[in-house]
Formats: sequence, C-alpha cells, structure tokens
Amino acid sequence: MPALALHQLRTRHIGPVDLDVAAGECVCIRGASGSGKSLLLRAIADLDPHAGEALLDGRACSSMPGPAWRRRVALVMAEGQWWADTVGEHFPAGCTPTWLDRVGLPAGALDWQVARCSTGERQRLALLRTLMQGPAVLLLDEPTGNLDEDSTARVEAVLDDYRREHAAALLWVSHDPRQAARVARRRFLLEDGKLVEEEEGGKAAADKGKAAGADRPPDTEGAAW
Ligand SMILES: Nc1ncnc2c1ncn2[C@@H]1O[C@H](COP(=O)(O)OP(=O)(O)OP(=O)(O)O)[C@@H](O)[C@H]1O
Repeated sequence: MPALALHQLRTRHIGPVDLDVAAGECVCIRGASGSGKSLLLRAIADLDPHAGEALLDGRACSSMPGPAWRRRVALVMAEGQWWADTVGEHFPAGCTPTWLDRVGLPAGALDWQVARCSTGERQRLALLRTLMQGPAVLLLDEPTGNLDEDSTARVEAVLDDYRREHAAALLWVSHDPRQAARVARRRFLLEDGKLVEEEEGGKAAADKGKAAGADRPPDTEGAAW
C-alpha cells in the first residue's frame, strides 16, 4: 500500500491527478511558473478546496480533521509561517544543536528574533520545525529555493536522511532538473494541469496514464542516523 495516494484529485486549474508515493520514496514535480505546483501541494495538504481524494496509508483525508491530517502530511512552504517574536517559540519540543548544525545554523539560532532572519534562514528553520513533528509525508515546495549551494547540499542530505530514517514519502517541487535527478528516481512535469512522467534524460513519457509507484521497492537502504 502506498504511503500517499491521490485518486482523481482536482483543484483550481489542476487534475485529475492520480499518483502513488511509496513509504521511503521521493517523487519530484517540476513545471513552469504558474503551472499549479503549489496549488497541487496545498490541495493535498487539505488547505484548498478540492475534489477527489488523498489517502495516507489507505486512510482518506476526508475522514480526518484538517490539523490531524497536516501533522502527518506536512506542507513545507518556502519560508513557513511565523506567529511569535523568537525562533525558539516555534519549537515547542525544542531542536537539538545537531539538527541546527546539519542545516548550517548555529545552536543560538533558537534565540534569534524571527524578524532578523534572512529568507534562507527562515526556510531552513521552517523545514526543521516540520521535521521535529515527525510527519509521514513531506510536501516540499521548493525547499532550497532561497539557498546557496552549500545550504542546498545540507538540506538535501537532511531530507534524504529523514526519508530513510522515517520511511517517509516525499513529494518535492523543484525548478532545478539537476536537483530533481539527484533526489528522485521518479520525476514528473506538471503540464496543462496533468502530471506527465519524465523518462531518464528528462523527456516526458508518452504514457500519461496513472503515475503509480507502489510496485517499486522503497529506497530505504543505509539509514545514516
Ligand atoms: N488564490 C488564488 N486565486 C486565484 N488564482 C490563484 C490563486 N492561487 C494561485 N492562483 C493561480 O494559479 C496558478 C498556479 O499557481 P501556483 O502558485 O500553484 O504556481 P506554481 O506552479 O507553484 O508557480 P511557481 O513555480 O512560480 O511557484 C497561477 O496562475 C496563480 O496565479
């Protein structure tokens, strides 16, 4: 059974989308600006109205309260949302220096005022905040969009470790085809509201049918922590 399953999902401009993401798998979605990648992730997170169904381990989103769904199927937006003055107030369970170091931030970052954080710092902190909740599915909206090369490599490594350690399903939106090739074996283009699977080398597959990956073994070897 796939960790995340989308059945005929439709939202504004998008769909129907059918997609399975196995536990421990990372699937990448690219597409032109305005093609609807963020809309699709927001619909899966049950933040926008949609038709069709998203399921987590066979359990329908529509059978769960929205906040409970989003704790398990977490959307990580570019810079996250911030409601208190200091970074640490957004980490009720804390965050170890190890985690902060792994994304290139000092231990003292929890004491920072949110207002002083750069966009790249907010992006990494928002990601850590989500990982601390231990979601089963990560919906990643350009998670390295504001980062330099070194920070991008760090975030890719942290997400890869999280995927392996938690057998998490990752749906990763990226504009960078090289990043897509690094992080995901199955990659899709969002075109005219439909997901089209890319073949090796980046060419879109002729088969625009169901994008199912449940028959593939999850890539969970070699957990690093
Ligand atoms: N609340 C809204 N009301 C009306 N149109 C919207 C709304 N939100 C998004 N759109 C439109 O839907 C389309 C898809 O937007 P979306 O943000 O999903 O694109 P995207 O593929 O993520 O783009 P980018 O790569 O630039 O981030 C855009 O044309 C956008 O203007």
